[in-house]
Amino acid sequence: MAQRIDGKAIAASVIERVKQSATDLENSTGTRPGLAVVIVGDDAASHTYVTAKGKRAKECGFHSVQITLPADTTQEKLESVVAELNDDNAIHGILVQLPLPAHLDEFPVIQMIRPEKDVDGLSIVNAGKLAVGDMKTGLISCTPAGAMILIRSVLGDDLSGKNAVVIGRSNLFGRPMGRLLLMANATVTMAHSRTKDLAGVCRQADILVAATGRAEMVKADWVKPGATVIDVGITRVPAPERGEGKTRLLGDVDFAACEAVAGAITPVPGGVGPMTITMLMANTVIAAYRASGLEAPAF
Ligand SMILES: Nc1nc2c(c(=O)[nH]1)N[C@@H](CN(C=O)c1ccc(C(=O)N[C@@H](CCC(=O)O)C(=O)O)cc1)CN2
Repeated sequence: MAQRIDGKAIAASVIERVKQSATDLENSTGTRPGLAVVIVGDDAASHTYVTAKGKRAKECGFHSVQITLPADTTQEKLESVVAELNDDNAIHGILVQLPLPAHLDEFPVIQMIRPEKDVDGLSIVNAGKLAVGDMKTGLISCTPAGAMILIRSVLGDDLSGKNAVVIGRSNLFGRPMGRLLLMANATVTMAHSRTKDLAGVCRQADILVAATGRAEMVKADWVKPGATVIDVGITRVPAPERGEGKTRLLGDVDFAACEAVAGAITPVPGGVGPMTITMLMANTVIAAYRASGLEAPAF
């Protein structure tokens, strides 16, 4: 049976280091890390995540701001909110919760966030810095940064000689994940919906990272015995067995089947998910250190 990678416990230990770094910064410079989260519209899941981000930021001792805009907000209004936050010296990190309502174009909004405040690591500048391996001045997208910490907790820092397969090529996850694995010396294959013989490609992986958005797509015969399996999926499905109207979360990996084959595996919930908000806190503290002219801590 595979080792279950406990994302909650690992996230808790990173949060302790974030708290300590925030305290040290405030004691030495008087600067409190400031995080602003902008949410547009009424999507229930997005509101849950944004509330959790605000709560976590306060626990870490940050100055925390939430800006909630109505679903019919114009592109111009959203961009003017980001422009104001760019100029606010008390704010070191700006995040626009995704997805945005369909009438809004996320691309220009993300690009106008100052790169040094782009704690989601989604701007072209930060994606480019990661692409060329600049870890000193860039900010890395939170979910892949968190997934990398989970992988390191099992396999260590150097992934030389390991084959890694990432399924999914989104800017939010797949692409930065591939770059992080490459920087750790893994041999990386980026797989996606057009990949031929996806199951066969996955079976070559010592590290299999699934971000397909399709519940339980990865089956036991896709997994190389002993592989480290990282599940980034979260699909909410009805769970009438838990009571009327109840739901449960499924990952992109058929956990029950794959657990018997893998060497280590993340559960859903409680695997990669808790690392996302944790790494947002880490990026905010990093941004605040850099804004104060100090070398940022590593997480
Ligand atoms: N601007 C951004 N938008 C979105 C991001 C992001 O990183 N930046 N990621 C996701 C949503 N997300 C944070 O925003 C997020 C998703 C999941 C979790 C999490 O803790 N999941 C738990 C389960 C939680 C539950 O019960 O629903 C887990 O997997 O254990 C945190 C944050 C899309 N948008």
